[in-house]
Amino acid sequence: MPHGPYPPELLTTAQMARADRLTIESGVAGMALMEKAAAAIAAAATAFLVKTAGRRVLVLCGPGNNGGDGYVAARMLRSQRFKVRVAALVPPESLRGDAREAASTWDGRVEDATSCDFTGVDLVIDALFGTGLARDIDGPAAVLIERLNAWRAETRQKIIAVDIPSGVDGTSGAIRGVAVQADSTVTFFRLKCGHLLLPGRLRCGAISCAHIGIRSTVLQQIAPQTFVNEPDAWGAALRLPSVEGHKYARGHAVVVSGGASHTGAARLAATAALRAGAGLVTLATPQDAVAVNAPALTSVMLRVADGPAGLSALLEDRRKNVVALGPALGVGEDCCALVEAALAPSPEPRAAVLDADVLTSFALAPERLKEAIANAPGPVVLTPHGGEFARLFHGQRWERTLSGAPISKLERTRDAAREVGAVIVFKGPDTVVAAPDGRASILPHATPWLATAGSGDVLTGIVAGLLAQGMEPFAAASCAVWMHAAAAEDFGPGLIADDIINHLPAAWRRLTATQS
Ligand SMILES: NC(=O)C1=CN([C@@H]2O[C@H](COP(=O)(O)OP(=O)(O)OC[C@H]3O[C@@H](n4cnc5c(N)ncnc54)[C@H](O)[C@@H]3O)[C@@H](O)[C@H]2O)[C@@H](O)CC1
Ligand SMILES: Nc1ncnc2c1ncn2[C@@H]1O[C@H](COP(=O)(O)OP(=O)(O)O)[C@@H](O)[C@H]1O
Ligand SMILES: [K+]
Repeated sequence: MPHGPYPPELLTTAQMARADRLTIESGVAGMALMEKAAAAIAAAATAFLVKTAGRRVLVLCGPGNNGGDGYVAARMLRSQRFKVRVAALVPPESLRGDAREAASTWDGRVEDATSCDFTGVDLVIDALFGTGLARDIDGPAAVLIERLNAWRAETRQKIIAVDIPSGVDGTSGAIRGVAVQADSTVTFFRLKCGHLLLPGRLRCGAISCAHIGIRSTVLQQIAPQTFVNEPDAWGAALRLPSVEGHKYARGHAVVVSGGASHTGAARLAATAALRAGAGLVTLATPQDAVAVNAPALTSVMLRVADGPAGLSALLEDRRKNVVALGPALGVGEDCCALVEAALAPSPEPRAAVLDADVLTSFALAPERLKEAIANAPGPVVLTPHGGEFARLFHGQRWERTLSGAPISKLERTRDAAREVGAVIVFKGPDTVVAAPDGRASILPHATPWLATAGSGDVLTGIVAGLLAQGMEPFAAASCAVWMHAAAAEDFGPGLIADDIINHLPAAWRRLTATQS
């Protein structure tokens, strides 16, 4: 699926409405914005129709300005001699404001959308609901959307969504009752969070973003805190090796190994930390696992560290500036005690990455983890998948506010980061990274081949490797998620965790190309 690069900021629907308002207050007519939005839709439709030699377009218009865009696009397409039908959810006379004015520019027939026929149509433009969707869709509009999706599935004809597929909540990505399955979506000014969060992203098809005359200076007032996880969002924080540098200038990461029969996960993390650019990486191993770990390591160093006392002694070397633990460490009190040793106060700053069994071990004592993080000698990054997140933060993935609005993965991650005082990487197809200060990023694309054993361990290592080089923690976590996905994309199908490590150099090449 094509993706980005997109403009860096992601907006909620309320922030987008404010961007429209600020622009209109500054003297730009709402109709001028709508004309440009409609022109972008008409251009996308024309490109599709020319490519497929299609002629017949059906524009479905809703009761607000999204419908307004639809009427204007219909007029533009008809002027290019396409055969255009318009079908509306409400009569044009009942529209208000810009939508009413837009509808008045269409002098053709307006059918009743709830009974319209899709036979013979080459392309449908979905202008039913956009960012003004305020509640679940039900009744005749829901039946229409279900009929539309069934028509698409049966005929394999295409749907272009205006701004966002109708029924997808632009802020949360939730489906409000029912939602259009689009093949492509043309949005305006900036993507909304719901374009990238699941399940919304899966309804959008290929997303493009059109400029419609809203100036980016309005963002100074809106101050968005959510970003597309692409190099534009964090590239400035990257630390590349310098000509006069040496390995200690790139940090020394420690990764803690599990016992003799559980060592592979930590080795994956340790090797990934090196590939991510840490100058040195030491695997801290219990005595009973030395014989397994030693023959399996080359560039990663090995030191014995038994239990919390052993780890504390190892970390007395102040050059060791990151510690990562969790992968295959074993769940229980021993694990909690190791974490407390790793996060114990120290005269020198030291960052930590906590993953997997660590997150499960603290599920019954989140306050204890919070306290250890509060006293830690540096930033802490937690990397839960959905199950670990739910256990540690006792949350369901989709909950609603009292008014019925869905609470998104984005908000849940942001709340958890604030609550626990750490950067949180909430993994999955739409990985969200959030910092305690409210900044957040959403990964726009990732191959599902990443869902393979050990993949998360590799991610933990990449985060550790970037932190070792002194990268700011929110940027390091976001960059790690991006590199992990970029390496996987470079490898392609058949991916296993080791391949992600081996393809990190390709991710670095892509990254340094974007930097120059
Ligand atoms: N001037 C502007 O503000 C611009 C707006 N634009 C377009 O306008 C859209 C936003 O317009 P609106 O704020 O009017 O919102 P929408 O057109 O998305 O929908 C709002 C209308 O739908 C109704 N509604 C909401 N949820 C419903 C549900 N579940 N079932 C039935 N009816 C429901 C509301 O009562 C309202 O009448 C954007 O998505 C974009 O397409 C663009 O033309 C750019 C300029
Ligand atoms: N469907 C998916 N599409 C893209 N990435 C995914 C998908 N499912 C999981 N991932 C990614 O794969 C990695 C899996 O991590 P994790 O669940 O910890 O696996 P493991 O414990 O086996 O290492 C995470 O980075 C996650 O974001
Ligand atoms: K729409």
